[in-house]
Order: sequence, then C-alpha cells, then structure tokens
Amino acid sequence: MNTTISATRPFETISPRWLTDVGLPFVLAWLLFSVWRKVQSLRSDKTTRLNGPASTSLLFGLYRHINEAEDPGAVYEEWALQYGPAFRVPGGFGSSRIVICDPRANAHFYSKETFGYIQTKLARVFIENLFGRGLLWAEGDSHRRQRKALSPAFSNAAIRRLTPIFYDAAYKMRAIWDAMLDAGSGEASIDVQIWMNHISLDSVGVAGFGHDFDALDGEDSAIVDVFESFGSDDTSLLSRFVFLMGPVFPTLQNLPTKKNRMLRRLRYTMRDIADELLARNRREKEGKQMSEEKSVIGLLAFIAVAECLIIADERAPASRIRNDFHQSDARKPEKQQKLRDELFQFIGNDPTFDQLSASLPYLDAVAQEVLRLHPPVRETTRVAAEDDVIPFSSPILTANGDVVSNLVISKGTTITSPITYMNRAEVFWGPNGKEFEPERWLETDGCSRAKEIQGYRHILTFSDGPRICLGKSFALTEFKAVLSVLVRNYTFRLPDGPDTKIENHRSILPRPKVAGKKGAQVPMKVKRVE
Ligand code: HEM
Repeated sequence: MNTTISATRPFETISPRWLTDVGLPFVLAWLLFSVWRKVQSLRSDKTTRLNGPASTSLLFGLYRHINEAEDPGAVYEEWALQYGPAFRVPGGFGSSRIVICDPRANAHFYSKETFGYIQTKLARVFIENLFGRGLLWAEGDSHRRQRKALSPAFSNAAIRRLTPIFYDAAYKMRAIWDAMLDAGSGEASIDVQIWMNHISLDSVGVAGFGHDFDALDGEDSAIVDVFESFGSDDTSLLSRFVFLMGPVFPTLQNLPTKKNRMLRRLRYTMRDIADELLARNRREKEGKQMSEEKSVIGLLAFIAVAECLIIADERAPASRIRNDFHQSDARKPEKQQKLRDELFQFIGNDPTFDQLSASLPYLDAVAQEVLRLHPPVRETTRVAAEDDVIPFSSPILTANGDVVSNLVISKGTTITSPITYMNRAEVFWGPNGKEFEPERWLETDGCSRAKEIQGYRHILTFSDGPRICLGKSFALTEFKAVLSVLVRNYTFRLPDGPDTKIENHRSILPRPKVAGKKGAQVPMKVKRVE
C-alpha cells in the first residue's frame, strides 16, 4: 500500500527568544494560578496527611528523580520502607501525589477506575493528541459502552483464529535469519529488538486491519518509518522541560517537541491508512465479501484498531517482552535450554492456541516472569473524581502520628499505583524479587504475599479493573507463539556474555540497550540449534 504522510506538517522550530518572550510569562502566569489554586484546595482538603520524601526542586519536585531512575520501583521501595504503605511525593510548584504500596489499596483503586478515579489532565491531553477521543480517553459509562462493543474482538475464540498469523510472522523472520546465518559463519550478530518490533507490527496489521505492513520484508512504508522513529531519543531542552513540567502544566503537552511532532505524525499516518483501508474494504465488499477469518475489521471500528496498534507497539509492545526475555534468558542459558526441552515435543508442528494457553507450564512461567519484571507501563496515576476512603491491609502512620487503616481522599487528589514496585518488591516477592526466576510461577507457595495482589495473576502489568488491558490474551499468545519458534530454532547469547550490561534507553518507548551502544540496540549472538 502506498501511504503518503500528508500529515507531516512541520512545525516551526522553537527559538530561545520564543522561550523567553512567550514561555517564561506563560510559566509565571501558571505559577500564580497554581499557588491560588493550591490555597483554595488546601481549604477544602480532607485528605489524610501523610509523610513522604522532601522535594529537591521547586520546578520538578521529585519527578525527575523518579523518571530518571534505572528502576523507579526500587525508589518507591526505599520510600515504602521508610514511610510505610502510603506516602506523599512532591511534584513541581507545590503539587503532590499519594503513592499507594498496598495490595488491598491497589485493588480498591483499580476497581473504581473510570468512575471514581479518572485520567489526569496531562494524560487526557496526551491521549487526545495521539488517539483522539477513543476508548483510552473515555471515562465512566461512555468507556463501558465502548469496551463492551470491542470485547468480542479480543475473546479467546478471536485470538484462537488469529494464532496462525503470529506463526506466519515468526516463520517469515526465520527464513530471513536462516539466510543471514547461511551467508556467514553460522553465527550472526542480530539486533533482536528491531526484528521483534517488525513481527509485532506485521502481526497486529494483519490481525487488526487484514493488511500486512511488510516490515519484516524491509518495506519502507510510512507506518514502519514512524514506528522505527519511536526508538530515537529526544533529549532536547524543550522536550525535557515539557516532560517534567507536564504534570503541573498539561497544556505544555501541545508544544511541538520532537516527540510530540512524531506522535502527531503517527496519528495522521494512522488516519491516512485507515481511510485508505476503509476505501479498499468498501471496494472489496462491492465485489466479493472479505473473509472474516482474515480480519477482525468486522468487529472493530478502524479507529479502535488504530488505538490497539499504537498501544501494542507504543505503550506496551509484546516485542518488548520477548526482547526482555532474551536478555534475561541469555544471562541464564540453563533456563533457555529448559524452555527448549519443554518445546521439543513440538517437532514439525506448532503448539495450538489451547496448548500455548494451558499445556506448556515453563513457557507460561517465562512469559509471566518477563511481564512481572518489565512492565512497559510503570505506574498508573489518576485523579479522584469524588471523595473516597481507601482501605489498606497494613497500618499507615499519618503525618499527625496517628495509626490508621484507611486513607481519606478528597476529590481532586492525585493517586499513583506503582506497578513496578508492586511487581518486584521484596515484601511481596521475597529476596529474589528482582531476579528472573520463572520457577516461582511453578511453585504453589512461591510468592506468598504476592497472592494478595489482584490484577492478572497477581501482577499489575496489564493494569486491573475496568481498564485492564483488552489485548492481554492477544499479547500473551503472540509472545508465546513467537518465542516457541525462536527457542526451538536458535540459541541466543549476549554480546559480552552473561555480564553484558543492559540499560534503559530513553525514548518515546521504554526500550533496553546494551550499555555503550548508540540508540536502542540489543545485538545478540544467534546460532541455529544443532
Ligand atoms: C505486553 C503487552 C501489553 C501490555 C503490558 C499492556 C498493558 C496495558 C495497560 C497497563 C493498559 C492500561 C492503560 C491505562 O491504564 O491507561 C492497557 C490498556 C489497553 N490495552 Fe494493552 N498491553 C499490552 C498489549 C496490548 C495489545 C497487543 C493490544 C491490542 C491488540 C492492547 C490493547 C489495549 C487496549 C485497547 C487498552 C485500553 C483498555 C481500556 O481503556 O479499557 N494491549 N494495556
């Protein structure tokens, strides 16, 4: 398909003059407004007063400290040990949010999503800029209606039908890798991350649109181009400023930073593609009926598919979890072999959807463990739409010195559920909570206190409650199908052996990179299984 990016409407570049003439007065006006708002809200605030870490910056509070940490979960863990299961974290200009580190409190918080707790203003601007006013943007009854309409497309029956699409993509990649290995010495250095992203994009394209973006074939289409650019950095001063100040001044999100230009371009590209596919679909329907097997288009509105495609790649790519698996797994080759042994019962055929779901315990354990350790969405932050009382399973020591078991929350209070913390903290997962140990999912009493955590199998990676990820079965099936093909066919080693240092690459997408590499590169040494 020939998709033109009519939407690449370039923004003017921002000059330093612009920042002082327009940016500074704007920030000062907001500052005054925020102080006034703060005074107003303090008057009516009944929220339980909590202890917490002190602010280190008037502009950013502790946001920068958290956002730039290699492991934000560990930062929250330190504070939870110091202040208990609920504490207040300062943001910029006197703003703050309450972080809840308790299973019962999190279960309550998520159960009231979209009605009692809603997206922050910042998130709403971001989501609207990217997707428009769709499912992710909607709250309350409107969200419930949209979700109900979309759910059949993500049912087990639907994913069972889509499973061959994941295998097709994996085998297409295998043919390319085999050719690379044949042309060399039998071992090749392959940047697994790029290939996994291509698999994700192609399979979501075929599954959602009935259209192959041919990313695996190196097709240079607009959509592939936009998704690839997601891995690039945006470390400009303006971007960092917008990122850090966004929680206080959501409208800054509309400034034309490199990241915002990219997201806007993606949105327009998706719309162009959707228009073109709609027209094609209409033409095909005039001729012969398009096969329902090939596409879930009959069930999904185009814009919703576009949302899913972006979510799948931008917010929470299944490719990321496969990639993280290879890193964790390449450090512990015995686990790679254990998985291969389990999968070797499938020689000459592939596990079906039902076998992937229920008959391969070690593959399942590996998938769970990767999801637990590497949640692409690291935390959920919402604003209370009404007054509330959050129950806790452990006692809280308030700033007044009282010991309480409930937190009183006033309308307008910002609450954060720290997903990475809940998924990894020692208090729930034991002393090896931060290690890749798939075996914990095979032991019945392996993660005692973690059982108190609700969410999908006691982790919060897919969120929980009314907004729990709609595509989790899609993502898990894709992950397991592709991993089963890769591990049966290849062995993986990190470039410098088990001690290779992996870092977080800062870009629109949270991506890993081998330390010292430019950009989000994870080149692995790949060999065929003998
Ligand atoms: C490993 C892969 C994935 C992870 C970890 C993940 C995680 C999440 C999370 C945390 C949310 C909640 C977002 C929020 O609170 O704002 C979410 C929502 C959603 N996800 Fe996923 N996701 C994944 C893959 C997918 C895929 C492949 C699809 C579609 C094919 C998808 C479709 C959706 C949709 C439609 C929502 C919005 C649900 C709503 O607002 O009601 N996800 N996902």
